[in-house]
Amino acid sequence: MEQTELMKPETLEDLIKTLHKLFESDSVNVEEVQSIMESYKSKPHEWMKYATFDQYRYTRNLVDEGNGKFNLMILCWGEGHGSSIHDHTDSHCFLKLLQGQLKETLFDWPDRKLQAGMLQKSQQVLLENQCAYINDSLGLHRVENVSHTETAVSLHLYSPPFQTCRTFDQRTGHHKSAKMTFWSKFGKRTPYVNTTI
Ligand SMILES: N[C@@H](CS(=O)O)C(=O)O
Ligand SMILES: [Fe+2]
Repeated sequence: MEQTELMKPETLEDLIKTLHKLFESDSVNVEEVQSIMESYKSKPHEWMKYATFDQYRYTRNLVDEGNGKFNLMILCWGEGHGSSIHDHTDSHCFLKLLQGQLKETLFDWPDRKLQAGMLQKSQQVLLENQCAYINDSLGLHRVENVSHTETAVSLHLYSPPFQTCRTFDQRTGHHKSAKMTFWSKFGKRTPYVNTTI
């Protein structure tokens, strides 16, 4: 695949410009996007305005709509907050740590016929500035801020953008559809109720 010469983004704004270039074409070079996202060194003052927390659940805060090609958002995780086991609706999902740490647990898709519980297949702790990647062919995941004393902030890129996903019950493997909404958009609190997964 053709590789464009790209400079290390110094600011979040630079990173967004670079991402716009990378997603101009219809094919996504996963390694390239991952390494560009990793090379941006998080500077809290650049993303602070998007980082709003809720007491009960992690929040999703839209940063950029990527010309319709991707959604870039900042997720804010309070102490002990985590997501359900979920898929990514056939999109690419990049997840970069801006602050703190997150534990990512991978699961295989449950077997419809077996109707059994879901076993975790691997686990990793993501550290500040690291960028992980997942899509439905790699499996499902759950993401958690296991810290009782530190919050965590992560930058997520989804391409193409999606508004619903499936969440899974670990014990039964059953799934349901979940609508995903934004706690804020472009730094402004959205008026409707937050539903995270
Ligand atoms: N995919 C989840 C966050 S995470 O647990 O990867 C979401 O967009 O809300
Ligand atoms: Fe996810």
